[in-house]
Amino acid sequence: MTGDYDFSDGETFRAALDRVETREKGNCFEDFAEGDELEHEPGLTLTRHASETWAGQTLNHDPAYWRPDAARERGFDEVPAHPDYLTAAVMGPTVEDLSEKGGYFLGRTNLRFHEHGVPLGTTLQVRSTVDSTATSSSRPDYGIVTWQTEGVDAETGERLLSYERTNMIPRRNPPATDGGEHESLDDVEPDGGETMDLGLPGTFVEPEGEYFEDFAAALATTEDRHGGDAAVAYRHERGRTMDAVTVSQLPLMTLNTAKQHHDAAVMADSPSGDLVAYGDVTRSTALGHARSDEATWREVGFDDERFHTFVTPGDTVYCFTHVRDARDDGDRYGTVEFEHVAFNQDDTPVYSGTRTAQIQKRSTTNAGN
Ligand SMILES: CC(C)(COP(=O)(O)OP(=O)(O)OC[C@H]1O[C@@H](n2cnc3c(N)ncnc32)[C@H](O)[C@@H]1OP(=O)(O)O)[C@@H](O)C(=O)NCCC(=O)NCCSC(=O)C[C@H](O)C(=O)O
Repeated sequence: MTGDYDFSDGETFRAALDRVETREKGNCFEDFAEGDELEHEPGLTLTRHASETWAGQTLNHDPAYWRPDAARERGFDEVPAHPDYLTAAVMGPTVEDLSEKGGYFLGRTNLRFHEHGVPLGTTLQVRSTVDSTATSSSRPDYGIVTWQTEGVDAETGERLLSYERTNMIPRRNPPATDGGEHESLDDVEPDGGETMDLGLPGTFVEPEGEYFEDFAAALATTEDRHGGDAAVAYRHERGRTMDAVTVSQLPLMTLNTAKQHHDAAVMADSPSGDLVAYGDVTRSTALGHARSDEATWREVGFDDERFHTFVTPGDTVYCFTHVRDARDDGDRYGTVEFEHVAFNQDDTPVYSGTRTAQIQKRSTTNAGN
């Protein structure tokens, strides 16, 4: 006879819960082997609602991503998906297969937009290849896995976005350790920040405006007036405090099921002690602050992205920008290479990465008339 149990009785229920197996989600480090190819089944259709919610909540308030006239002015045939939403929409469907087990997103590089202006309504097909796997020498409970991921237009097969991502992934059977310093992430205090004043230049220069010419002129000043002992670097005023929308809603809207962002009970017993903001939300928020001080034309790509420490609900994300290079290579825009550092209310860096973007020229906009 089966079924004669009272699972609504607390004691009976807890005893049963202790004995049943958990039907697990996600993969452990041992499940990945170099060269494995994974097709991320769900795919995702880019929606106006999600794109606007992502852009609105991360302070990426660029009307080219919601107003048809502003989109046309930017050279798009129709309103496209916001590039940060597109990035998260390519990563979201990978999470169940790659990182749902609770692996921390360590970094990403070689992120490239192959098509500019991906229309809303496009259905993405997403696939990854395991690039490398290694056990972590400092944390034996974890492995480090790098994947190559690409998002393509499911209808045309056109490649839209690709990148290389690295996560720390829990091992199913960690070796017995000698109780060393970093046995598990649980032993680690969040990074307290670094002293960043060593080797700094004598002067920091700020661009006078938001156009390509302003960035190029500021870089020229570092040579002409300061003999090279200067850098173009500044902080942006805006901040954004992480709340339920940014921490949980935005990742879930892109199918990102990593428990760090929505399972507070599990996370209470983790190194952060709390939910953790999705890396792409932290980064996009900082980029929103940076873009509010520039006349962005298009995004080209990102490299050397690193997530240094956790961002938890209540933390505020700010941004610091260092301008590294400016090339006059277009009629309406020039290409600028930025280094952005997202930091929290304690001035601790939480993300850093380089970004290549096309920045509008004053001479070809109304502002120049
Ligand atoms: C995770 C951390 C606590 C690690 O701290 P720390 O020990 O200080 O870091 P290390 O720099 O020593 O790195 C540990 C090992 O990892 C390797 N590593 C680090 N970065 C890379 C990289 N980009 N590429 C390759 N390998 C990398 C180091 O070489 C070390 O290796 P080993 O010596 O063999 O052990 C800390 O970094 C931290 O707290 N980071 C923040 C993480 C975070 O908050 N990420 C964003 C939120 S989580 C998320 O978004 C999940 C997402 O949804 C998803 O699904 O991926």
